[in-house]
Amino acid sequence: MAPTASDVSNQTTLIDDSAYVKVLAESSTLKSVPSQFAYATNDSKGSYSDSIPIIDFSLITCADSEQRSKALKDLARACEEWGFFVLINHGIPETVMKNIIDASLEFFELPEEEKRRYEPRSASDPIKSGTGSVLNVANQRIHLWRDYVKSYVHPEFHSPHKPQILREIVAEYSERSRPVLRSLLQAISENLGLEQGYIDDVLKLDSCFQLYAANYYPPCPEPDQAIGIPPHTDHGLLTFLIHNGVAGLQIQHNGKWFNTNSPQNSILVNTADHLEIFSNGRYKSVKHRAVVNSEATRISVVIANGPAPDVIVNPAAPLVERDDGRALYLPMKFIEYVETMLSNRLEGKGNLECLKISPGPEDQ
Ligand SMILES: O=C(O)CCC(=O)C(=O)O
Ligand SMILES: [Fe+2]
Repeated sequence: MAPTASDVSNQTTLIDDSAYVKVLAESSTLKSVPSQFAYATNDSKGSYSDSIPIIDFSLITCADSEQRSKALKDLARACEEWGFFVLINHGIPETVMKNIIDASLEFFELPEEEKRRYEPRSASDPIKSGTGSVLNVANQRIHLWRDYVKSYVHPEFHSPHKPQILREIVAEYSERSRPVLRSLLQAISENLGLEQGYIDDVLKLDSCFQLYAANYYPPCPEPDQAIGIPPHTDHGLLTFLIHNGVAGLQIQHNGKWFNTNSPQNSILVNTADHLEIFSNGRYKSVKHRAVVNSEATRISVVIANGPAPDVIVNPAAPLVERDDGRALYLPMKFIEYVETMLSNRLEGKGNLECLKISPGPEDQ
């Protein structure tokens, strides 16, 4: 639902616009959400479903063709019906996943002046940190209940200099996640009826773009009156998300919000905007959001995986041909898409909407 500016008359606390939410949440006097954060969600509890797909990565890459083809079918169904799945047996060591969560937490615990070195000045800054805000449909600025750090990690590697361990572990995690990404996209290529290496070749995955982002959501005194990240879709092909065991990610499915719970060591994967564009709309970029809670700090670590930065992404030619020559999305250079999205956070309407080609009168 659209955010509503709540009644400010009983929430008169105003805060410095650039204050870290961590600092604010740690002030013991805070009993309610300051008015800049007011974002009422009456459905923030979310529903549960035991049918959220679980995909076993080891079966996608296994030699047994029967098992593999069943795993590919499950993957196709997950992409078509949910745009979301829980990936297990992916081969990335548990210590690497734990260490990246811990090192990300260490970043947020650095002194403020260290974090402020990465305050965003331009969309193309390769390292950014801060807290965030969005414009709601009524053009009001809503502050988000989360601090973040983001950096471009592939094909060029950037990372905050401190803590030193963060640099090392982000490099390792992104390196280990690339073969997983490419194998999943080979399977997705086959599922779309394309050659196994089609997505890899056309979108130049040797130089695939990867962005590391860590989100820090401190406990919130009124979780229904604030939001960590409002509903949005991600740029790129597939997003990989892990967290510190505190729930908060919800995905939209058949018009309802579902909580995602995940077994330890799994990766939550969602289909993103450029898979929707490339598949000419066969796979949808799934809407998701991060809700907050009053009990525990939540940390999520995201790797957004896209094509090479300089690729102009179009719907795949063979799929357009199968759709009677009708491309449903306009082309756009991938890195331009990312940077307009990072600089222009509008609630509810993203770049993807702007690239959709509406059917001509003869098609209606
Ligand atoms: O923290 C989460 O669960 C969601 C993060 C997210 O959607 C994002 O960083 O794009
Ligand atoms: Fe996201």
